This record gives sequence, C-alpha cells and structure tokens, in this order.
Amino acid sequence: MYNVKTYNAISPAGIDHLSNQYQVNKTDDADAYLIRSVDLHEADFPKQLKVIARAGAGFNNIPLDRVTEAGIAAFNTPGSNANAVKELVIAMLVASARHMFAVTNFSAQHIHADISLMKKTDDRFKGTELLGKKLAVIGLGHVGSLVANAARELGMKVVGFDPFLSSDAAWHISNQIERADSMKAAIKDADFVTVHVPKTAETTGLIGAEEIKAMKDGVHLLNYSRLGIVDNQAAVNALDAKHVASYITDFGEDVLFNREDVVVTPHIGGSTEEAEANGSIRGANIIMKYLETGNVKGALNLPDLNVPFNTPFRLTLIHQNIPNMVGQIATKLANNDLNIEGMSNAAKDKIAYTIIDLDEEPTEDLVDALTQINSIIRVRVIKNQK
Ligand SMILES: NC(=O)C1=CN([C@@H]2O[C@H](COP(=O)(O)OP(=O)(O)OC[C@H]3O[C@@H](n4cnc5c(N)ncnc54)[C@H](O)[C@@H]3O)[C@@H](O)[C@H]2O)C=CC1
Ligand SMILES: O=C(O)C(=O)COP(=O)(O)O
Repeated sequence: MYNVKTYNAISPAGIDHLSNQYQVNKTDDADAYLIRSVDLHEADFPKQLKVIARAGAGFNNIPLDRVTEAGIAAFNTPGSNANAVKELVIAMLVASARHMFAVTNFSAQHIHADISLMKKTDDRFKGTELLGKKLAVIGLGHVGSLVANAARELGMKVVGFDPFLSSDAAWHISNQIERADSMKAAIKDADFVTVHVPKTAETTGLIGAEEIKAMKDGVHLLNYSRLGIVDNQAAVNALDAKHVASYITDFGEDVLFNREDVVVTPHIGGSTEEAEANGSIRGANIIMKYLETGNVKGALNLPDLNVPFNTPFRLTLIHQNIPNMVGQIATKLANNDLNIEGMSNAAKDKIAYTIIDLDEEPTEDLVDALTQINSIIRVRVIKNQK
C-alpha cells in the first residue's frame, strides 16, 4: 500500500483515479504528495517521500534544490489548466475594454434607479472593441499560445515574445501571430499586454518601471502568471500618471487595493472544475507511474528515463552526474552475485538517474552498500506488481 498526502483542494477526480493500492491522507509519512500551490519552501519532507506531483503549471512553490538533494522526484502538469487561464484572460480583455468592473460597481450602487437612462447623458462607460486592437503576449507556452490564438480569432493583432520557445510549443501557435525579437518590440505599440511566464529569478520584475514606460499611453496590463513578475508598485505609479489605463492581476498585494483602475482576482486563473480534474488526474498518473515503475517523463528535476518493466525487480538510483557512477554501481551488484538483466542511465544537469532490472530481489545489505557510495542520493527497490 502506498500513502499519498494531498495539500490544497485537490479535485476528487484525481483521488478516485488512484488504484486500490493507494490510501490518501491516512498518514503524514507519505510516499507521495499531490499538491497545488501550497508553499513548501519551509517544509520538512518525510524520509519516505519519493515524489511530489504539482497538479498545475507553476512550481515556484517547490524548493527544487532541497527536494532533489533529498532524492525526491518533482513533477508539474503544464497545460492541464491552460484553457481555464486563457478563458479568464480573454474575459478580462473584454472586461477592461468595456469598463466592466466600474459598470458593475455603478449598477450595484444604483440598484433602484433606471440606470439605462444615465448613458444618454454620460458616456463614461463607452468602451472600445478588441477587433483590430493589438495584444502583446509575453511567454508563448501552454497558456500564452492559447491566449494568442484566441485573441487572433477575436480579430486582434497579436504579437508574441518568447526567447526560449520550445519547438513543440511553436507548433501550437497560429502563423498569424507576429514574432517579436525583444520585449520592447513586443510591447511598444500594444493596446493590451499580458504576461504568461514562469516565476524564476530571471522573470521576477520582468515587467518593471522601464518596460511599463515603453508601453503606449492607455495600455491595459494583465498578470495571470505570478506575484512579482509585474512590479506592482511600478504599475500603480503608471496608473497614477494615467499612462496605464487598467491593471488586472490574479495576485493581490496591499498597494493594489481600493483602486477603480485595478482588478485583483484571487489566484483563480486555473480554478475551473475541468482544469482541477485534469491536473489531479495527471498528478495521480504521475505518482502511480513513478512509484510502481520508477519510469520518468517530464520531471522537473530528473531526466526522462522510460524502460519497459518486465523483470520481477528493479533498482532505481538517483545520483550525481559524475564519472564512474555506473561502474561503481555495477561492481556492487557483481560483488553480490546479482545478474543485471537491463541497465539504463540518463542525466539532466548535475543529476543522473539509473534503472537496473533484476530477476532476483536485491538484499538490504546491497541496498545499504549502494546507498553508502558517495554521490548516490537515493536507492529504491521496486517489486513488479504485474
Ligand atoms: N493564475 C493561475 O491560476 C495560473 C498561473 N499560471 C502561471 O503561468 C505560467 C505559465 O504557464 P504555462 O504557459 O502553462 O507554462 P509553460 O512552461 O508552458 O510556458 C511558459 C513560457 O514562458 C516562456 N518564458 C520563460 N521566460 C521568459 C521570458 N523571460 N520572456 C518571455 N518568455 C519566457 C517559456 O519559454 C515558455 O514558453 C506558470 O508558470 C504559472 O506561474 C499557470 C496556470 C494557472
Ligand atoms: O497552475 C498554476 O500555476 C496555478 O497558478 C494554479 O494554481 P492553483 O493550482 O489554482 O493553486
């Protein structure tokens, strides 16, 4: 039986997807965590924790260095909630162009009045259309590409900027999206700017005072990525100067509250029934695959290694990516008279991962001996359940 611990509201679809070999939230001493955006930076991890699956895209809540040092595999589920974010961003584009937040406030305050009369004397709620306006999309991954394509479908001119665009992501972008070579080129004449990049040291403050200054007067700015990617104080200064028309973000901060020109949604970009179910089912699949086979695809801190599991036992080893590791491991197995049926190895940056298939069960002494090799981080024995 494997133990899974969940954090945040995890869709029951993912919990129900786990096989009967799994029990959920019965103990803190879990083999796997299934999480959303809980901040794990200060968390201690139980010794037997082997995998963290983040149901969702952003993984800045996981202390990847510390998790890797503890031999814990970490995964996210990029794309599982991208459509949810896209739909909300499109809604916010329309809402900002049509002053929808000021309009609903006005209506709420004039509940008994014939409010349709006001528009005959007052044109403060006259909006603009998206058709023909220019949208700059910063970051063209799972979310950004969907936003760009949808805005194009609405008749907007769309320009994208993503210096690290993967070839896979490029396939999903309409050929009608203009490609900018720099952030400045993308934002300079955009009516709307929306940001869809992960939060990293490099993207913190990506949209600061200088970038906002380079935008055109009356721009609408959207941040559905993370707190800190847009410098909120710089955005407020530009709103005060009437340079930015509105700022719409999923990540609130004190400086943003009580302003008519700011809309803060409470981190709900990915909060739909469908997106939460997608993410939790993908998270459950990741956990089952990793715990039951050791195979890895798309981890944040381990290389891909997918080997059909056809022997009764398997050893998996997470270790430093340095010379002679595989030699040392093979020698320990030979010293224990264990025949290697199959062996595969892959590396990602400083970390390597080795899978060894065996007909016989490795002894505890062998596992101890392997664990004691300098630079081996974690050794696991997996019994084939099939
Ligand atoms: N508000 C919400 O509820 C949600 C927020 N997000 C946030 O959106 C982010 C993006 O999500 P996905 O599109 O699924 O991730 P993704 O990994 O598919 O795409 C991110 C893209 O950003 C690009 N990028 C990285 N640094 C860049 C830079 N300096 N300038 C321009 N582009 C850059 C990458 O090359 C990549 O194509 C997540 O990391 C998360 O923080 C994602 C889902 C829901
Ligand atoms: O997937 C993401 O990056 C999100 O921001 C969604 O976060 P959540 O799972 O709703 O806490």
